Amino acid sequence: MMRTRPLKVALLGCGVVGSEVARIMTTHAADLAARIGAPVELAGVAVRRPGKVRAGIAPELVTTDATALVKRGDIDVVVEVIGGVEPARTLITTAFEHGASVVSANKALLAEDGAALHAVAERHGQDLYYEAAVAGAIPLVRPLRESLAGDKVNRVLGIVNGTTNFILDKMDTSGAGYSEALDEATALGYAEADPTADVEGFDAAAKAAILAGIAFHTRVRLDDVYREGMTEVTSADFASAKRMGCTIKLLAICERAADGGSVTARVHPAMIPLSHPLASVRGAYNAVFVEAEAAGQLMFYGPGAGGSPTASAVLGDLVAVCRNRVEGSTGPGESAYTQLPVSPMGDVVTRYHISLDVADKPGVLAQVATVFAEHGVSIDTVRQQSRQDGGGEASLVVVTHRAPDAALSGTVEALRKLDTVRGVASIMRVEGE
Ligand SMILES: NC(=O)C1=CN([C@@H]2O[C@H](COP(=O)(O)OP(=O)(O)OC[C@H]3O[C@@H](n4cnc5c(N)ncnc54)[C@H](OP(=O)(O)O)[C@@H]3O)[C@@H](O)[C@H]2O)C=CC1
Ligand SMILES: N[C@@H](CC=O)C(=O)O
Repeated sequence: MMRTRPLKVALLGCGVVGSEVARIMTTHAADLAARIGAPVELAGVAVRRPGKVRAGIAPELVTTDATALVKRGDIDVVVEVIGGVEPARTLITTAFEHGASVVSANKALLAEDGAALHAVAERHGQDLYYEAAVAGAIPLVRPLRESLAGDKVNRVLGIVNGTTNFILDKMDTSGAGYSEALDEATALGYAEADPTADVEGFDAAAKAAILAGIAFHTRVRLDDVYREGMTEVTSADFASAKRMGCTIKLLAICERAADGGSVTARVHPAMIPLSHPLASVRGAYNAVFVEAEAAGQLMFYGPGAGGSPTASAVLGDLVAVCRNRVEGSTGPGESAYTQLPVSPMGDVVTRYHISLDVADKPGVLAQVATVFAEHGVSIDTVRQQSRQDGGGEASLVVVTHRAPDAALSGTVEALRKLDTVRGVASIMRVEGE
């Protein structure tokens, strides 16, 4: 039976995502009410610039006082789509204290302070849902938290940042420049308010921390995630990748150690074979592989950024939280977490593609090979090409077998000290084989 008192929603932020949340709440009001068992009403919208024209939003709902809005006492659910750590953290905490549940898309905050926020929510008997924080429209948080709660997830591997995938895809397929592609991604609403978060890998690292935490039932914070951005990827790297039958993607990889006693989480650009399903993930799409003991391999795929796809995930959470409210319950809280240690990047074992500028003279190849051998890094293939500019230099590309990252770092450090090695042009991990 439909209850008549509407559930009141406070929307914090009305930008790329928030404006779409408001639009869908209005246009799909009847459907949402039917699914929830009660009407939902937009009770207030907090923004920074009150004078901005916002289509479909009654001006009297708009306020710059987000704190007063979450403290009103009649708000059932706060939807936080402001972004950033503060004031979002304080506003969410205040919302719980004043009897509201929260839906958030804020991965930066959840990766930094998710555990503390969950504790406050539970203390006040409220829900905290955040499906939109990872991989846009793709249902991933709930499948990991709920559907796979009885299985043992060992690995999560994927493309979780739409902006960087859009840029890398453009660089690969149309030869577009980095800045031009970033401007386009920003105009399309994919990039963060500060796109450094995307291109330097902070956004993907925050998502990796969230994914590793829920997949392995442990606490992983942003600082635990090894991170490299994609700003140094060049057209020469793409050309090298092509020669190997690969492309380049910014990957998030979370793994449970074989003995189950620790986990790793990392974000970096990597070469992956063109035959791998992640290689054909185009534009701002995301895709995530989950490997679980009983389920085997699962793949989640879909739009990873943009107002409308992200709003879909927010609305899904809003319906779930409102249903809980109508039933007088809360959703599943945090499962009992163990604290598994997070191993350093040096322990990660993978393959590497190293591109060196070397002197083109006898014995250089042997010297380089000796350095690899001394560090216990086994070479798979070597390709040398003399430069045609008469400078007596050659380009040497070494692809290794699997080796610990620490051994590779030691190798590169030693290579840099060789007189015959003029420079290390690039180091790229090779994944997904
Ligand atoms: N864009 C995307 O594709 C995705 C975004 N997200 C996440 O969703 C959240 C929102 O992103 P997005 O919509 O792109 O961001 P925008 O920058 O487009 O929107 C931010 C909104 O928050 C408002 N705002 C900022 N600071 C305050 C404040 N102190 N008080 C009140 N309002 C404030 C802004 O007001 P005003 O309009 O006046 O400037 C704006 O309406 C972020 O956490 C982001 O990481 C998650 C998945 C995908
Ligand atoms: N900036 C993010 C938005 C979604 O999380 C991205 O590009 O993926």
